[in-house]
Amino acid sequence: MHFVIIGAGPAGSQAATDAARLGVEVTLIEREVVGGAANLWDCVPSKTMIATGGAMTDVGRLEQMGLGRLEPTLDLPALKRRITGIAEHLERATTEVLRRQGVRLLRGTGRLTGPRTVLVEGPEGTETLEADAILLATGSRPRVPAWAEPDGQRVLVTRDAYPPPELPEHLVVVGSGVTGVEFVHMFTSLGAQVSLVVSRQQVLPGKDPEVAAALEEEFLRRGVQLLKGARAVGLDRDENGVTVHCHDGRAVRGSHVLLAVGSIPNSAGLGLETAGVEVSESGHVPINHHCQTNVPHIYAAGDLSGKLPLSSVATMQGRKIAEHVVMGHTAAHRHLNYDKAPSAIFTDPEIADVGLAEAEAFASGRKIRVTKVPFSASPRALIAGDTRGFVKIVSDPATGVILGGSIVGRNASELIAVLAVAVTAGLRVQDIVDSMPVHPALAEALAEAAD
Ligand SMILES: Cc1cc2nc3c(=O)[nH]c(=O)nc-3n(C[C@H](O)[C@H](O)[C@H](O)COP(=O)(O)OP(=O)(O)OC[C@H]3O[C@@H](n4cnc5c(N)ncnc54)[C@H](O)[C@@H]3O)c2cc1C
Ligand SMILES: NC(=O)c1ccc[n+]([C@@H]2O[C@H](COP(=O)([O-])OP(=O)(O)OC[C@H]3O[C@@H](n4cnc5c(N)ncnc54)[C@H](O)[C@@H]3O)[C@@H](O)[C@H]2O)c1
Repeated sequence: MHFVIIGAGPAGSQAATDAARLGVEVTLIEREVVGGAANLWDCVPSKTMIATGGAMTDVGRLEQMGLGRLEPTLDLPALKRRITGIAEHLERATTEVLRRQGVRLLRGTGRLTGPRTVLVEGPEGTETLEADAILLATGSRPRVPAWAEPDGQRVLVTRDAYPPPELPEHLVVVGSGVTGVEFVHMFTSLGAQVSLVVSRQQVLPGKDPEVAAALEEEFLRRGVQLLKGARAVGLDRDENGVTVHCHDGRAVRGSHVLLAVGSIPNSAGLGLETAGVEVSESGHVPINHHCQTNVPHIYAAGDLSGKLPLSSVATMQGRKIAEHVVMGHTAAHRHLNYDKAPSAIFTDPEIADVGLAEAEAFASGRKIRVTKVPFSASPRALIAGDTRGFVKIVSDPATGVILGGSIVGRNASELIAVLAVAVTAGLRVQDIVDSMPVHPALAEALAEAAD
């Protein structure tokens, strides 16, 4: 059995490693970076920049911790080296894992030339591979609207901004999804003035309104200008800056603009038509619950599959596909419930959620019990000098089973793991109370909310 995978991001690398470990011959094709372009050129660098901004914020809190003042200065070349160094380290680590499992890694661009053939064009020439099973895991790239021409200097897509050539004096961020709000946080904490073009009436459309309101309040406290209900439709660039024009005549001027208007799947040029693989209007490749496309031996995963675009989900899909390719129906079915995947937004305060949201339950008329505990009374939050935020748990009033929850505050991205386990395993609120969290720890607020 020969399993050919196009794209070595979280989805492709995990599928390759697991399938090879299960004894199959695997060839993995990657054109840019082993570990994934969206993952190592967006996800990880954005979190790295946020960590540096977080360190600057912590320095600003020194006096409150009983220490003298410090005035940190940003060293852009050092930050660049740190970001590149982390991505290179992770690329080497992933390559080494693949090598140890005996995966054949081919550098180049892959495309289907038929239902069971893949053509690879790379630095070493071209090669045609015959495959018994194929995984398409080509990821996505930043969407560039027709009215903008990124130049890597003043008009930036996310991948130009880790960090940009100079720290913007005033950054205009277009788009207030997860990426947009993380960039607002990143650049305000590094000292830039920021304006945010918000197409709806709240940042993070689709998220719990109370959570979005907490973030907006923090942005306003930092002096961020929010242009609500504004859709960017054009921009003018001159020597000194950029003006972004909105559909309702409003305009906002800054020294730089960052486009955070979503991603597009890498499906063009993949030869899908030659194999009869269906593709949606948005360019995603639809899959069933086994991650198979309409052609059963061709699978798709990660951002290309149009499911929840998260590295964690892509990795899980890769694992599931490897088992299905190698063991078919003999493997225990690994059910992937996208509604139960936790996610986090790395702003300050952090935001994390899992499972059923309060607003969602009310909209569907489902009876729920909601308990909320602020961190203001948490001894650990007081010790850390940061009492912002809260824990909210959504449970079934009849059984006490935990259906979901959200956390706003320090380390929310770590704390959510407790609720994620509860939601996945069908635990009850009493189970959290009985787990006796460490004292003093932020997790005590989880037990209190559950109590
Ligand atoms: C700004 C930003 C921040 C994010 N932050 C987070 C986060 O904090 N947490 C989280 O879980 N997710 C985050 N994500 C989402 C996450 O990065 C993606 O969901 C994840 O990387 C998708 O994995 P993938 O394997 O589908 O794609 P990718 O990681 O993009 O990997 C696909 C690979 O396929 C290669 N490829 C494409 N076409 C071909 C071809 N024809 N031949 C050969 N190779 C090809 C590409 O070069 C790429 O390396 C973030 C995304 C963005 C944009
Ligand atoms: N921390 C994380 O886990 C993390 C971070 C970043 C991205 N991601 C993943 O990437 C996915 C995509 O997030 P995203 O924020 O990049 O894209 P998105 O599509 O979720 O958000 C883009 C936003 O831009 C707005 N927009 C589009 N055109 C606009 C215009 N002309 N003017 C003003 N606003 C405009 C849209 O209305 C939307 O709200 C997320 O769902 C998430 O899965 C995850």
